[in-house]
Amino acid sequence: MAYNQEEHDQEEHKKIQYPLDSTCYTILDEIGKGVSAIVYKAICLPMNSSVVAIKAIDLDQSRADLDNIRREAKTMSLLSHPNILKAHCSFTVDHYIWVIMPFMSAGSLQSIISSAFPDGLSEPCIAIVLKETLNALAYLHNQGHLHRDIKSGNLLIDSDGTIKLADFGVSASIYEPISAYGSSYSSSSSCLMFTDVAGTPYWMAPEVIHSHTGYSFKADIWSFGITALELAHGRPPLSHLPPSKSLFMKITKKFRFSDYEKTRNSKNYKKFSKSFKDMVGLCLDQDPSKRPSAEKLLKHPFFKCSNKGPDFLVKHILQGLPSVEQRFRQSKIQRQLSLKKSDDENEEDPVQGEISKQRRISGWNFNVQGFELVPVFPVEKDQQISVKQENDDVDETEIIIQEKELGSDTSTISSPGGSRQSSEVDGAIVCSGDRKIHTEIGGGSVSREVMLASLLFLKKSLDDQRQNVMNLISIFYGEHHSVEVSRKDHLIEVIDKLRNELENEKKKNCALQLELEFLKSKYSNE
Ligand SMILES: Nc1ncnc2c1ncn2[C@@H]1O[C@H](COP(=O)(O)OP(=O)(O)OP(=O)(O)O)[C@@H](O)[C@H]1O
Repeated sequence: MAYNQEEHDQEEHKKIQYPLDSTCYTILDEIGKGVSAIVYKAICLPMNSSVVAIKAIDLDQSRADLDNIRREAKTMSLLSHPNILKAHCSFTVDHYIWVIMPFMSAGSLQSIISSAFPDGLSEPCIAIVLKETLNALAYLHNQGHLHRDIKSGNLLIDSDGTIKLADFGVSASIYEPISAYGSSYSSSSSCLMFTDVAGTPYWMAPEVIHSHTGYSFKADIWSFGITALELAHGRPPLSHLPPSKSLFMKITKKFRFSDYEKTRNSKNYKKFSKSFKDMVGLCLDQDPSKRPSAEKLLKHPFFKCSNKGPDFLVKHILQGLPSVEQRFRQSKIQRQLSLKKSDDENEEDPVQGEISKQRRISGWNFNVQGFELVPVFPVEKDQQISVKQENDDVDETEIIIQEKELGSDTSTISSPGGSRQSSEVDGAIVCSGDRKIHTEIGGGSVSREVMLASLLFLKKSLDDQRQNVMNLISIFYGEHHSVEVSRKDHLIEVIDKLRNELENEKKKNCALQLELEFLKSKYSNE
């Protein structure tokens, strides 16, 4: 049946207003956990106890950025499409924002894959899921919106096989005033471009990571391509590497479908149709202008040949699948078990724990769960991951990511067979206990883009930490009324202090940039 926007809008209009009062809802179960929110299954008592999902966003957590939450609520309220999850309403409850949403009884595709299809879905199922997602994306882009976080964790599926795109926390509109994003987008000759880093690393387009030229709708198409691979293989490409390294590879090397296939070990090797590979290849073009639009992609043979509908998903994915709440419980137990296991390993070897405390930090990992940078300690033994790449005009290019013995921490990407792609990265950000930051150069030229990407993430982490400290100070200060200085004055004092600290950090970053420039020119002259 063809989709009629007008009919859909009328239906939406008729919808009843859900109560804006938390006592009208009874929470039944926890069904998911995101970066800054917990998702519950609940019933709405005045609505004949109809089942809803409640996303409770903790405002006390630093990353629960109120602007993003407002943006998510606003975006959702303005959009209306059968493949986009629209919230019923949202309101504050203590220090939480509750977003009341339709309950999508099978949860996200990510939660389904991780619990029941670790090696990915079959191609006909992928085609249906992706086609529905593209419908949502085409609509979204036509309305002037970028989603900016397309991944299987944000694709929800209902008991009848309906797919809906959710989570507009980092979405952006080209029609909103510039102030809505700080100064994070700019106007180029052809279209509006965003320049802030948003999304989840493995799914991020290269131009989002090193965004001096900015990015636009085609960044969503890249993430869509990565999502296609995630659905096909059970995880996104490069997820065997720490996220920071996956970023490095993306900005220093071209990535193609064939590269990903070669990294798979033969046991899990899956064959895919030519049209699927071609479709993914188009989405993953390094040049955003060469990627097709969502509308154009819908006409690709991979989607044109697919005549199956949501019923097919019910039969091949949902039948026999444990409920979303059961799956969440299982994954929680698994997480606890693996945490306990790593604790036990540390207890067995107390010396080891002590050593890692004293070891210096060799770099940073971008933690997807915590959305923050975490320090990396140099590895004890040689660790080598090789990814073979096929090249059009050069025989073969080998990328080696190598972490050497303690004390000689380097990340090297070399290409012995290919001169065309021979950029070499050989540097690490080192952070010692006294928070001094300096660069270590291990005999190669430094890629400015790699350093810039690291610095951008480092800056984000510092901003988050600053927010954290401010929250903590206000919490603790609130409990000590005996102190004479007024709360307001104290906060002003703290803000000034933090502002100074931030200025200092900025200066350090500038000094670091200068040092890099100097070393870069020095080594390139040599
Ligand atoms: N409306 C809903 N109906 C049913 N399950 C849902 C709903 N919304 C979210 N979930 C479940 O809760 C999980 C967490 O959702 P949430 O949007 O908070 O985080 P996420 O998208 O997985 O992570 P991130 O915070 O990185 O965006 C989802 O993976 C999904 O299984």
